[in-house]
Amino acid sequence: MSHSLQLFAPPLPPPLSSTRQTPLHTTPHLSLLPRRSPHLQFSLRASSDPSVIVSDSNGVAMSPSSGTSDLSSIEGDAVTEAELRENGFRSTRRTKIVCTIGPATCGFSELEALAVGGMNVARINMCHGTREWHKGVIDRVRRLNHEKGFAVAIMMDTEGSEIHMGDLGGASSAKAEDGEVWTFSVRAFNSTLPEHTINVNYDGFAEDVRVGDELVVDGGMVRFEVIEKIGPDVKCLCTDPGLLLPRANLTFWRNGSLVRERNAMLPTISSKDWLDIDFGIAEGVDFIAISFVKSAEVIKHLKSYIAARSRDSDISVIAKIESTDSLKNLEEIIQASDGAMVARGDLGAQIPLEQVPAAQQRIVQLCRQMNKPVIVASQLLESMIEYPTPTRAEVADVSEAVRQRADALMLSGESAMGQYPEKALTVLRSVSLRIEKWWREEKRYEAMILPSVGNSFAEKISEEICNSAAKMANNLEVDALFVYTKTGHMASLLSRCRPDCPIFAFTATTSVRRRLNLQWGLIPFRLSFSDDMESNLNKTFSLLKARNLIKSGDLVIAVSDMLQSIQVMNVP
Ligand SMILES: Nc1ncnc2c1ncn2[C@@H]1O[C@H](COP(=O)(O)OP(=O)(O)OP(=O)(O)O)[C@@H](O)[C@H]1O
Ligand SMILES: CC(=O)C(=O)O
Ligand SMILES: [K+]
Ligand SMILES: [Mg+2]
Repeated sequence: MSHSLQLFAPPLPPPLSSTRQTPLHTTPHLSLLPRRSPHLQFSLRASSDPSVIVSDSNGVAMSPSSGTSDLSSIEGDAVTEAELRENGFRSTRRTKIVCTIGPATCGFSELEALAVGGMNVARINMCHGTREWHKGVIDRVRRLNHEKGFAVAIMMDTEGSEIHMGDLGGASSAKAEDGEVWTFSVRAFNSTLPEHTINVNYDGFAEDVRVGDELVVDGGMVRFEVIEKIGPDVKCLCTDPGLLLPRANLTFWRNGSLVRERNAMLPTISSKDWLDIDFGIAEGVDFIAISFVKSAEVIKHLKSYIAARSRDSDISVIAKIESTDSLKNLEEIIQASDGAMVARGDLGAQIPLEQVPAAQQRIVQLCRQMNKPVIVASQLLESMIEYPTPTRAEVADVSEAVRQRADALMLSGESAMGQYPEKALTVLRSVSLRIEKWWREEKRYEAMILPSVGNSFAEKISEEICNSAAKMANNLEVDALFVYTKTGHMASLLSRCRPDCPIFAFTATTSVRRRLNLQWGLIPFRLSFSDDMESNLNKTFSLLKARNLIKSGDLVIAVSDMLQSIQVMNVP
């Protein structure tokens, strides 16, 4: 059975043979459609359709009739496929998971355990470790994808030029006790650090601080008061004891306000960051996340740099919202970016903590309205760095981010250096699944007005098609939405609607497929397809049926960016 709603360019197609097809005739200036055969009704052919081009695992096109490779010519994610087979469409996880990779998880088997546990994106933080170390991680993730059928994407996060402490002379931490006097210095120490001494990376530090300022480590983990300045050394009295970690972030406060002197003029992208970005481009990472973004300009600058450097310019730029400036310029920053991260760690050091939840909600909503993926990050399961179970409050925090329907949740220290990375991942996965199911079943999601984001008329039509298809999918309770998309844009438009059913996104390029992995509800597959939707659908059905991912009778709605149509059909 196939029902099809099509927006056709004039001249109108001849009547279709199937009475169940009802082309929607639209205004004559609608000329989006390359004129195609109007035969869209459905029939599954036994033989493979030669108009569908498939490719081998290296992306080399080959004939679909070349033996059994045909049935393996669709590439999906091994973990999602297993989930689909086990639980059916409806209960696949919609919220994506980003894991920061550090010493606890950088080995091949640890990375594999995270991939099996549902990691969609691996994040490497250039604040820590060497480029060689990060290259090792990238190579292992790529090998994992290649050998084991995962589609884990890689996100590189820049250091940015915030003020932070040095390396603690190799120690993993240092304890600052109440009443102790510590020296914060911009001096370069050749040998070991003197006792109770901390290096600061910002040359202007000793000049900018004043006696009486409050020095806050990592957003409040430890606090000091500046008591004396001696040349490059700043003597500070510990007022709130705690653990100092290597390269911890530093802010200083005067009369209750964050001090923004020359440090506010630090470049968002430092010279070291540019080298890291070159490294990321050369390694072909999927996302570059920019720390401490202040304005849209820097994002535009980086995007044009990437476009000039990388052949396909297919690296997405994620703006990290973690400063007062980024909140001030939020809309234009998100508009310029390919996605955003609510980086609550540093954000909570720059605005009062009680303002962080409202900021999170605003950023998540705005991103969805502007059709940009959004990640909620930091301290989601902080206690699991040390303990095998989360606190109830942490579970409530994760639930809230899922309820807000953020695209993705992120683990930081929990997966980078914690004792229970896999357990933390399991908590994110199971809480996401449970909350998604609960809210879906109770239909508790508040509707969101989705403003038009398209610039051209053709883009606006794509948007309307996706909005309508998602609505139909909910009303008809279909099993899955299918989208055939070259750039991934149409898939993201469907994801933005947060429909009740999962979205199978078919795309021809491996990099687009990996990037779609960050977006809510998308199950990306790599499949080379033609402009002929009928043969695409035939092909997809037979490939997915052969892999037990769908079965006859499942109800599916399909859209594509080649053909402006919505088709409703049962899998034959
Ligand atoms: N590549 C790494 N090598 C060593 N330790 C790491 C690495 N990546 C992360 N870590 C550890 O995990 C912790 C949490 O990681 P996370 O990426 O959140 O860093 P962060 O220092 O808090 O900075 P950011 O604000 O950029 O997130 C770090 O403080 C560090 O101790
Ligand atoms: C993730 C990050 O950079 C932060 O929370 O500060
Ligand atoms: K960073
Ligand atoms: Mg940060």
